[in-house]
Amino acid sequence: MLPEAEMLKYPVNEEMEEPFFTFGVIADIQYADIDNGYNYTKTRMRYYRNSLSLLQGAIQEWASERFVPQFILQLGDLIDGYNFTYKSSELSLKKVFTEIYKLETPVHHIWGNHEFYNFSRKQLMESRLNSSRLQGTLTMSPEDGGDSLDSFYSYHFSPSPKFRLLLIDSYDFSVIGRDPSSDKHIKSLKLLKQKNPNEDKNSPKDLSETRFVQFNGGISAAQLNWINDVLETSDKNNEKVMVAGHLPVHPDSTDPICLTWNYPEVLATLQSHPCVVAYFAGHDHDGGYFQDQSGVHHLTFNGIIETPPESQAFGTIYIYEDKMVLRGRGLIPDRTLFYRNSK
Ligand SMILES: Nc1ncnc2c1ncn2[C@@H]1O[C@H](COP(=O)(O)OP(=O)(O)O)[C@@H](O)[C@H]1O
Repeated sequence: MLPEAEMLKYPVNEEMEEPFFTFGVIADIQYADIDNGYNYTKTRMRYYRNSLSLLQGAIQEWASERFVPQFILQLGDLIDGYNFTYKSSELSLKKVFTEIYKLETPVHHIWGNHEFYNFSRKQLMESRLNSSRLQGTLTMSPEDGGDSLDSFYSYHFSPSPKFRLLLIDSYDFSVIGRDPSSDKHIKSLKLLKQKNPNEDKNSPKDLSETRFVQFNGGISAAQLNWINDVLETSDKNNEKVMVAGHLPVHPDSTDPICLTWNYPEVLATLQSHPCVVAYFAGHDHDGGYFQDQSGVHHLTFNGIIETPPESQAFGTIYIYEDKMVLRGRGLIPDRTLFYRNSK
């Protein structure tokens, strides 16, 4: 990170020089039409109804920015799992879509654990939450052609020459969201049982690796190979790539309970490609930030669901030749983030 004095040289305000493009980022809205309640550990309030108001506020601010965002990156958990219990999944999704699409800018959706509490992968693929149709190519695991029980939801696109956004599927290797008869479900369950002997697989009690809980997942070898191929091409083309997934991949950017199951492999892959400049995640509602030893910026966005009604938690990223500038709102701090190898 830059020393404080250096940071001040790059003010984050409306006077900023014109960027190549900007985009909005928001995480863990988890809307439900139910009263406020606590998280599992009873340490944080969840504002289920107010999350829609905070989303409305974010949309209004993005609409009034000098540079209207080219797209919005929605980092997953758009509606809460409680909607499934109350049979309100479709209705809540419709309400959230009504707000989010008022901006008339494309929204790129990541799938988090709460998407799988509400919908099957097939339903997600057929809904507007499948944003791969917007731009870029949806690529499924190569051996199955895209429509098998084991295919994953990952794609990439170039918002501006020399820049690329790569959305990855953190629940590719997972118990939730996978059909119990699928190969990936069977293998994930085996791994989860090995790593987590607790009866309740959502409980991290007494685990040495607390990330091995049911509400997390990992990246399959097929997806990792595909990611590797995409990044190799971007390296050759001198692109800057921002990668996004629901689950964080660096232990210093999050509470370790929220990490991707096989984060060491994913991290090593990202670090080995000089094109990768940043990784965006949600899931950990407290947020986090860390620049790793390779210079990759790890940004974990605070969750809207646990953001007090009088505050906010979203950001706008301004893309320049040598840096990204995060203009944060509410709980999200401003940051000037130089690309690795840019100085
Ligand atoms: N420490 C824990 N022990 C047991 N179950 C837990 C624990 N933390 C969360 N859970 C359960 O795991 C599921 C996902 O947790 P939740 O907090 O809703 O996820 P998120 O952080 O994505 O909102 C819920 O059913 C929740 O009750």
